[in-house]
Amino acid sequence: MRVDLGNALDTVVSPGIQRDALDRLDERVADAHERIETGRENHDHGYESLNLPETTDTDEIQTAVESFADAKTVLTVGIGGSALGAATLAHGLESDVDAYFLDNVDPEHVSSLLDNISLSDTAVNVVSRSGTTAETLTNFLVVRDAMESADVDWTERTFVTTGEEGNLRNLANRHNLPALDVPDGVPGRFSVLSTVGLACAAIQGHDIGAVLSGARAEANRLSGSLFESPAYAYGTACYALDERGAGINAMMPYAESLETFAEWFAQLWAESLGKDGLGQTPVRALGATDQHSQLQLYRAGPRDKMVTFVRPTERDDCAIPETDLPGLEYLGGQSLGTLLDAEFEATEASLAESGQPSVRLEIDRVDEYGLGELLYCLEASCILAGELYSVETFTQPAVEWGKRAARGLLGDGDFDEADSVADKSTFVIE
Ligand SMILES: O=P(O)(O)OC[C@H]1O[C@H](O)[C@H](O)[C@@H](O)[C@@H]1O
Repeated sequence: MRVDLGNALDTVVSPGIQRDALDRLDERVADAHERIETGRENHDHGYESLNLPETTDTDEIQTAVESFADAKTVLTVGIGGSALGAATLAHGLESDVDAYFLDNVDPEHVSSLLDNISLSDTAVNVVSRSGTTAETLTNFLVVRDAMESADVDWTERTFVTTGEEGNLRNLANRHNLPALDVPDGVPGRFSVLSTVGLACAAIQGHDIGAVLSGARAEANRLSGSLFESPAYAYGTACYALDERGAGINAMMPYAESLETFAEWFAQLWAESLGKDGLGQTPVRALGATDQHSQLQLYRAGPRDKMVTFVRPTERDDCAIPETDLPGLEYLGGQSLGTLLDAEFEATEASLAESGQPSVRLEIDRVDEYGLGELLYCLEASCILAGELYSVETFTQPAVEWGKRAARGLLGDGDFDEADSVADKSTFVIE
């Protein structure tokens, strides 16, 4: 995988990074790399995520899902880091087995999904590291009830992925459900390369070993210099651009299949780096679609953002038929891929021409290997950026504040956070 920083340099854009600033930052990258490597060696919380390409046992995952070989659908019940990684792989790769995700408790959505899938042909994966997340457990109760109503033995169609303890682990033990462990030291948003992200892919028939091979290739490129490591180059560029005023990072893949990847990135970046008044705001965009909406702002709006382009250099293509329709002759005989590439090059150039920074990430293809590279690269970029910001990359106290407030409101104990809801000020206009 390749990272091109050409359109992030101050000779091209503003804000931009001076070439010698990168040299200075490289000394900090060397120190950060050492801390990261020490964290990996000691299996410290969070840093352990970067060991997953070596530690994840694909046989264990295949064994846990083997009784679902007949599934026509896989339904993942989880939220945040317990759903987005699996969803990124499912939406990135084609399969005959449909994948759905219940990662919200919108009653209309939940009911409509359950009404429209054949539960007797579905494998249900309930995923929660803590085993206590209210949205996940309530959704599971609703799914279980729907299975019972449809005369489906839910214990035959359900497996869980969870930590050593918690409600979900108890449920698995009580009903003898197949259970996969969430590895220690791996926060949800860094867990795509573990049991959490790969079980759904395994049921869909994807080559999860190839995902890990791609990740391993990126792991092998981590070094004490950003000039030798695409992951560190990207993490450093984001940090440096943010320091210079690009506080927004618009993730814009040029592949429909990577739309969910941008969602995964948003969680990774926001939850890991948004601390102590620091952190870039991740925004989701999709090329070429959002060229026709957000691009106006990206080119002509405030100089407070960078765009991250992700482009596969190879893809299956689709020919554009020859046409004699006046004005459209130039398109006939080309291909949709050629058009998409031209749109990409044009957008990248349009930002550079107006002085707005961007970074280009390239993988060869959106396949198992390419996704493994991309996901690992961005996790390592994020961890490196966290070191440069000096924030606690692997905690999420602000998210937990909201979780406690909600539990208090729902009567699951006394939580001070719930009192703040009553203190809310209002200024309503009708
Ligand atoms: O896996 P769970 O324990 O159910 O947690 C699911 C999600 O919950 C919280 O919102 C955390 O901030 C996320 O990082 C986590 O991925």
